[in-house]
Amino acid sequence: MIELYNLTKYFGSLCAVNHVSLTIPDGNFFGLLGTNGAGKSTLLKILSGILTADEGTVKIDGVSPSLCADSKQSFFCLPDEPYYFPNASLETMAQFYKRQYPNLDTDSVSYMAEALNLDMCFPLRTFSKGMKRQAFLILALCAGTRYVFCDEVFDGLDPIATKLMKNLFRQEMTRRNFTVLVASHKLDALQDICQNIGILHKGGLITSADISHSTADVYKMQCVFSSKESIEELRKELYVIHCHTDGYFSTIIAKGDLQTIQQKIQEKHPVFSENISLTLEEIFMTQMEENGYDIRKVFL
Ligand SMILES: Nc1ncnc2c1ncn2[C@@H]1O[C@H](COP(=O)(O)OP(=O)(O)OP(=O)(O)O)[C@@H](O)[C@H]1O
Repeated sequence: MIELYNLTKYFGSLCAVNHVSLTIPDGNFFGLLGTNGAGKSTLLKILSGILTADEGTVKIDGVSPSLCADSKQSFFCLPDEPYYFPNASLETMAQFYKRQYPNLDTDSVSYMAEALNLDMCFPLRTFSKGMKRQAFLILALCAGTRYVFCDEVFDGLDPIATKLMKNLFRQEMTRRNFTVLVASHKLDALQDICQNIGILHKGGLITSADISHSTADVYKMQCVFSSKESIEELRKELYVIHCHTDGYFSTIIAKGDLQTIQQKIQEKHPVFSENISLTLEEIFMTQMEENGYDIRKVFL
């Protein structure tokens, strides 16, 4: 388990991370979300020992990584722009990391590289941005560490590679006790893989939540009504968080129990109505609203 307590980091007078306390449960894909400059990368750098916090503590499995060199073997940190030697290939980087991470599974590296059509022997400098990202994600997955910290995990990956990579992460999480902490402002990329999120804004943690529980009483309904008044009436009768009409279709995100929401909609005799899943962006928006933030001022 990763525990951050009261973590604070200043750059001169700028408070990049402001008294952040957070617990990241084991076996989780945790999304650290926030706008540009929110403090996500700084927090990851403190966690991986690249930067030192001015205040607060980091504990990985109950141990502070700054006090115990061995605990650094429990995580693999993948920065926004990973470092590699000028002529290094995926194979030579795997050999290099094997010295730091003795459990690195070189057979799995070869297997995943083949699945993603990456040549193990080609210099990484000749790879495209997305191919480099794939190569380092493979190393992160195969390092055999309990934790992986990533800055912008699927950045630069095409839709097929993103899907494949997400499946590889899911497989690894099913196979062993594996926790992934990802810092990102691209909510759509983390859709369908995050179990927990933490939202940073101007260095402070606004909220952290288990997505499945936090949205238990928030529903998204897609409806078609024959009259525009129906929507206006529903706005008064339900706790509507968000409502948008596009042509015939109206999308309503409302808080409450599903039966009441559906019943109120049925009373307006809709042509069509359906309960659909919330996107991560909508979950984010809901969390922000619930914590008293105006989403338009924070994210748009
Ligand atoms: N080495 C540094 N020196 C001075 N200021 C820094 C340094 N690193 C980060 N900052 C500042 O700290 C704040 C947080 O930066 P950080 O890189 O952690 O944000 P972020 O949430 O990762 O943003 P992004 O999504 O754009 O990557 C920003 O205002 C940034 O300018």
